[in-house]
Amino acid sequence: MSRLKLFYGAALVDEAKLENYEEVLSRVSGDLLIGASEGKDGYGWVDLPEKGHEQIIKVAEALKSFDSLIHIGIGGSALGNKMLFDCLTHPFYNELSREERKGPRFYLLDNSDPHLFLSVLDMVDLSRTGFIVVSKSGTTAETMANFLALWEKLKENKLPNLAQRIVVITDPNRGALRKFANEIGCLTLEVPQNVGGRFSVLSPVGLLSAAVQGVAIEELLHGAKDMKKKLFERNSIDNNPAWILAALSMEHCLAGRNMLVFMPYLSRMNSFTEWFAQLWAESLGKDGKGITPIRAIGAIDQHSQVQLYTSGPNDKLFLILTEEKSKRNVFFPEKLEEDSLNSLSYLLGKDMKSMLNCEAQGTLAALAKSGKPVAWMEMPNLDAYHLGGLIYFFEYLTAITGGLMKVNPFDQPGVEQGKVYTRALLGKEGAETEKKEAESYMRHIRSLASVI
Ligand SMILES: O=P(O)(O)OC[C@H]1O[C@](O)(CO)[C@@H](O)[C@@H]1O
Repeated sequence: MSRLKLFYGAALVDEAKLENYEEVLSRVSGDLLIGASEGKDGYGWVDLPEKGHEQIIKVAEALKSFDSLIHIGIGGSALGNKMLFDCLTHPFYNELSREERKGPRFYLLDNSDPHLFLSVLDMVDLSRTGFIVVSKSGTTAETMANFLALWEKLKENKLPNLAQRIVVITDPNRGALRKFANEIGCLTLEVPQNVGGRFSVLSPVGLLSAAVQGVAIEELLHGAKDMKKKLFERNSIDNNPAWILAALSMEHCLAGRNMLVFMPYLSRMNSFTEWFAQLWAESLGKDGKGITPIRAIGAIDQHSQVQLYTSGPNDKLFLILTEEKSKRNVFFPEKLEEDSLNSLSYLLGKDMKSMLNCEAQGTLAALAKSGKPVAWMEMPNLDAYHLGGLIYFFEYLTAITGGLMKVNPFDQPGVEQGKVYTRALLGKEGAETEKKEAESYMRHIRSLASVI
């Protein structure tokens, strides 16, 4: 069973205040199930753990024989892929031998940056490379730009059977990518229509590249399914940690702490914090409201940001996450022969995992001592099963926090505006008014200058 523990004794909120949220949380949580059963836009992620993954496994098999795999996407069409890759494969995966790796080398084109594009091309033999192109809308400029440039390269290289090298994941009915896939007859998978990009990691969007890398995607889904069951069954603030965290976030936000520092003590979770940042920011930041996600990794940021966190303004809520047991651990010697190292005797007989968890406790204690609110989470270990549970937990937490904040957690009008301006500036037909508007803002910013 997926098990996550939340401790909130140092979160500096009156328990009675948290209980006030129970009624609305119960309604908001129930609405998620109703929305999903009615197929409402944005609610489809709720049922993703129960969707079959056989088709994904089949398509993954077709990609496994390539030497390299390039995944093209951005935002929700790439951050989850990076997160699964970093959490569940070897940190130096691409450098392992083919026998040690379970799939092709993996490269991500998640920005329209020519340096990144050309550097990835430097690393692969195009004739032995497979491609996954993901865009729910099939219109995102960055993704389409990478795709277009790559497609041209493939044609330039006169490679045979182009359609067999590429898999498209997009909306079932709309967008340029769907039309393109139909035209060339390549393999496709669907982004379910009522699942938004940032909630799509447990759909083909996130699962295909993971399956190619040999990740046990059935375990991810199993963990998510078990977590889902518990989250929707536990209808009281006392026994549902997601409800507590949502209420804590809301209470601190109302008290002016509208920033959430999420600090896992695991290097492998760096990309998880990036994935979470999109989920939290894009879902909750609207109508003048929002809680800014701040990414931190322990113990690295202990030596970078914690000075600010303990001694700076009291304007943040902290969430520390630790893993109880690590599959791999390093043990320090019992005794030392070198007198010069005597000052390190506190490490003797210990192991690196307990040391890391002591560091997390040290940060908690320092924050608590300086009067900052901290919540503490523990997960058993970062394997596919528990990661699936954790992903579902944070998706659910985000959705119910949106409910508490009275915002729609499933749209992103602010991002759409930027996309519209970008396309207009690039000369899209019919977007002349938007082009003028964007240009006038640029003129305005350039009206005052300082150059060195
Ligand atoms: O999958 P698409 O449609 O290319 O969108 C990519 C990303 O762009 C956004 O719409 C805005 O950045 C995100 O919500 C989404 O994850």
